Amino acid sequence: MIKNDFDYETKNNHLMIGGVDSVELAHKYGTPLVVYDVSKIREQISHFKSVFEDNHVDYEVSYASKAFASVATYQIMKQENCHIDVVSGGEIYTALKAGFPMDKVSFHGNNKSAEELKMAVENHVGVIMLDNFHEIELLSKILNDLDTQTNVMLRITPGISAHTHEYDQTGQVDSKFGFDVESKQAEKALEIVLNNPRMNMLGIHAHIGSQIFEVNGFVMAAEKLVDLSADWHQKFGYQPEVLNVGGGFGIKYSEEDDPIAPEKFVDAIVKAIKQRSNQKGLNLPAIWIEPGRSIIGPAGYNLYTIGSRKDVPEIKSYITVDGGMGDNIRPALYQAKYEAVLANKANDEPESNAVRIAGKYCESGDILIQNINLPHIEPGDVLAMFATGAYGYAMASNYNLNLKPAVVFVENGQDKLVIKRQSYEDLVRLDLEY
Ligand SMILES: Cc1ncc(COP(=O)(O)O)c(C=O)c1O
Ligand SMILES: N[C@@H](CCCC[NH3+])C(=O)O
Repeated sequence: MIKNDFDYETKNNHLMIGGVDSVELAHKYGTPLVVYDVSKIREQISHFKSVFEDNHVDYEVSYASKAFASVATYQIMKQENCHIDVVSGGEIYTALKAGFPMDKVSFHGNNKSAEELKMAVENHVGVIMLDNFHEIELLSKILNDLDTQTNVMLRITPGISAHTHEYDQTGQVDSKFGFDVESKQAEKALEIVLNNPRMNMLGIHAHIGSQIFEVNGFVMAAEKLVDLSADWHQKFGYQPEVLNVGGGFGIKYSEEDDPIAPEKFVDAIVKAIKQRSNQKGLNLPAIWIEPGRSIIGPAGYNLYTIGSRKDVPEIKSYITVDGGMGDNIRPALYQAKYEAVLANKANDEPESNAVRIAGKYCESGDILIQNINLPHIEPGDVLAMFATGAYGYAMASNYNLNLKPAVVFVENGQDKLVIKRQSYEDLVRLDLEY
């Protein structure tokens, strides 16, 4: 029986994830627990790839690993023959540990340190996404010192304000990311790069933001990239081999969200680039996308055990779980909404009174779900939140010195622990006596 907008399977009144009983997972590994249904990750990647193949264009699907980076995630991306986007030395290190091929890595960031750039160059990352003039200088020095070369792309801000949470907008002129096109910063950066024989200018990149539902912004940004290519072709005889249109395709978190399938955004982008390149008489470039959330988000579930309850007479009932803002900061940070079920009572009828799901952290703002109708709740019940796979564990913290949860991958009815739960010993491992 389906009680919310997520299609989910049940067996013996329990929520099933990837053919595995979620209540058994909660008992086996403890809670809070993050569970990924790996088949969903693979399916989404394959949907993206089909769009490019149906449109007969060269492409790469580059997973934006900030959404959830781990050795196991990078290994899946390797199996799926994807590229990855990394944004720190830590993500490069983890990808190396996973045996991920470095030539399929794009290195992003608006303040990459000299150490990080050196690490990227020494490990032969596929392309460095240049974001600002300071970084061009740093990279140029590192390439001279190491007497080597690298591929680069310029990240530009196309001047497009996406309709999403302010913290998730990145393509507008007033942004900390990338080179501005209007004021000719991007053009100046291009000239510097073209005059540097150690930098191979592979293409242009734009990412307008995250959790976007409208196709228009993406199409406009894509057209802007082609227009810029035409301009640069005319002025400098330079034509990008690659246009990287970023990620940002919105997913469903709650009944308020009604996004189109992520691959439909890509289809619109690809068609826009084909048409505009044709109009401008340009060769069709390879098209790269960098989705994070849409690949990993819907595949993730957070499982919690229900503990205390506080009924505020005639106001509301607070039901508290054994996790909260430390494993999912999104509700507190962006007022993000989620849906959930009681995993051990998955087919039971919901009660008429809505409850509020609170976390265990010492913050009044630590509320995971403001209002939800659940079946009769008892301590020990398991709550499963949907679509928690992106920017959940990835933004986890040890606030209140709570432990970061374990992460389990399930596929074909099998479960596998891929990140251990932290231990108390882990919490003090870096501490020193005073
Ligand atoms: C440069 C870049 N590429 C890709 C992404 C991935 O975005 P999303 O997870 O919304 O697909 C981000 C994050 O917003 C980003 O900053
Ligand atoms: N962390 C944000 C998205 C930021 C995307 C990275 N540029 C979220 O959870 O929605």
